Amino acid sequence: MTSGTSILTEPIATVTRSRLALPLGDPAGIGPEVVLKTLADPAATALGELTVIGSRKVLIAAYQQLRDRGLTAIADPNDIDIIDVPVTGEFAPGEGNAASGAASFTWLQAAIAATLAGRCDGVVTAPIAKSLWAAAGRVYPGQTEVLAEAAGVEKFGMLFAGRSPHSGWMLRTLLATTHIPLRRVPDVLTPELLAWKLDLLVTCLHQDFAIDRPTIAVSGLNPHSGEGGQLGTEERDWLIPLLERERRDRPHVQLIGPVPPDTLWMQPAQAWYGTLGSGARSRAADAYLALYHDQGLIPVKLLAFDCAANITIGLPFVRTSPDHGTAFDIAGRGIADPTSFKAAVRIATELVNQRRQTADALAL
Ligand SMILES: NC(=O)c1ccc[n+]([C@@H]2O[C@H](COP(=O)([O-])OP(=O)(O)OC[C@H]3O[C@@H](n4cnc5c(N)ncnc54)[C@H](O)[C@@H]3O)[C@@H](O)[C@H]2O)c1
Ligand SMILES: N[C@H](C(=O)O)[C@H](O)COP(=O)(O)O
Repeated sequence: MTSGTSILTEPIATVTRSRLALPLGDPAGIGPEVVLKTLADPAATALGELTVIGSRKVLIAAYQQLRDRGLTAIADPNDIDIIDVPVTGEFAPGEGNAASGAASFTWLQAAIAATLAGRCDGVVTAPIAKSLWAAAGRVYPGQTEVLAEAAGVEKFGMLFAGRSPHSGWMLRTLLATTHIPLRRVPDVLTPELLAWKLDLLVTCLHQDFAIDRPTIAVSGLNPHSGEGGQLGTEERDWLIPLLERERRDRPHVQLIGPVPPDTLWMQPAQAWYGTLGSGARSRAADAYLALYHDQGLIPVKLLAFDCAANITIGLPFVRTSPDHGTAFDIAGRGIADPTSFKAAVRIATELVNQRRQTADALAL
């Protein structure tokens, strides 16, 4: 996407309208606002049948609050497609509670049910608050795990993808580990885990992005990737041997790494801003494998906070979400940026179309 064009109007190869379920997320967060702003954008509604999963009553209240603040570029809940799932509790913007957490969980479940029943091709989830799920007795690390459990899959991944408005280059970053305390990362990171995350990533690049001979850069864990064992031994003990095995087993994949974490993101940043020089080293990777949540998300959100989306890979259906959360600190003020949610809708549409093309090609 070149700068200046909308994130939604960049041409997609062939777009057949996708049918996407949009659960509202936590009603006290910015989910209702970014959904109403997205549904007011003709470039978004042109992408597919967008069905909100939530309470019409809650949405009307959010709409009225935003109108009272002078907002006009928001969809009227009476004019949109919605699967009305009434919930109990009163919700004030920015004041999430167990009731708002419970509501967001109920709406996610309804969106999954509609998708598993074949009514929708995929789900674009508005943000929830993990702590309020816990307050509501819903003990899951996040929406990803609920989706995977409902889909009956045990191997899934959190891939962040965003297309640069400066150069059109797409940053793709998979997290090997996600919502666990930092102190647990070295214990959870095993050769077995990394091998299947890598397998998911290669499959996703082929199936969802038509990249059959990908270049994947893998981050080290320790400073300077362990400096030969002097600054940590995970790279020497198992990560380097694992990558060497993977290179033998996957000749069609160029595996780079373990790259020192502090320098890994220089090339993607240059690719993002279109300042990569010419020459062999100037080709940024098709995907980056970060070993833990913030190792990957600090650069993703630094570069692409307003336009990246979170893709759950490994599911039998498409699921994306914006890269941001409930933003309770600004909820109800009408200043939430819907671009990441629009990017999530856009990327979900691209993935639905790509998977249809892949399925059609296999059926021939
Ligand atoms: N996709 C998701 O469901 C998701 C993602 C991240 C965090 N969360 C959850 O959201 C809650 C709050 O998390 P957080 O505060 O760490 O992150 P956050 O993304 O909600 O907010 C971080 C900062 O960015 C701002 N911000 C976020 N989205 C914005 C937008 N669209 N427009 C303008 N400003 C925006 C917020 O105002 C805040 O200052 C937590 O409970 C967390 O678990 C959910
Ligand atoms: N890790 C994501 C982020 O920080 O943006 C987000 O929390 C995803 O969580 P879900 O599994 O609830 O989508």
